[in-house]
Amino acid sequence: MTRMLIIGPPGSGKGTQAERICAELAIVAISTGDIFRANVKGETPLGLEAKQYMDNGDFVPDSVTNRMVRDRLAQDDVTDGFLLDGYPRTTAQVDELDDILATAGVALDVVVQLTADDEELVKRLLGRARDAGRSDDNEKVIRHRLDLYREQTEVVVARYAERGILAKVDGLGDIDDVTARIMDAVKNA
Ligand SMILES: Nc1ncnc2c1ncn2[C@@H]1O[C@H](COP(=O)(O)OP(=O)(O)O)[C@@H](O)[C@H]1O
Ligand SMILES: [Mg+2]
Repeated sequence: MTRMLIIGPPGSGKGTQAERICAELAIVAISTGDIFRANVKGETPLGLEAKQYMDNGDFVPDSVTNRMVRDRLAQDDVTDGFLLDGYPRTTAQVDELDDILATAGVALDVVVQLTADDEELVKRLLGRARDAGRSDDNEKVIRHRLDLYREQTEVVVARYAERGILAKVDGLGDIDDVTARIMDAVKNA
């Protein structure tokens, strides 16, 4: 049973690694970005609200994101563990998650921070823009998302470091190697 977060700048490989780690640990992956994208595609009210922010590389407002995560974490499949990818990204979201987990009487086991330098991140994201055509993967929006990560999400990482549950993992190099590094971090948590 593992309850964990994966945090890192856009392009650091969170989604790729989340899928692999969840398969290994038999826990559910919850990606706020994926949930938002599915809602945009389905043209739901949530998707219609989120789209403008996502296309500009801005965060969807905390009130909207927090409600969505609260609802998702109330479902039955999270009782055997979960990995959150892309949440929390702001300190208000940290507070919300603390409240959700405290109410459920559970705690996080480990927070993995995936690191990579900006040059590599921009290269990967521009590659993804060419291949997959995600509407938020163009250079201007990419730079903005990196800035937001530095401005808002690095303090989130610091909060978990203070609690002694942060594991910093190098996200550069072979995908299998990165997965092995994360698995080590989880085992040693
Ligand atoms: N926790 C969150 N708070 C606010 N907005 C979010 C959150 N998670 C995802 N989003 C929205 O979805 C977009 C894409 O998220 P995501 O797929 O996680 O990006 P990446 O993995 O490239 O960092 C973000 O730029 C933002 O607009
Ligand atoms: Mg992602």
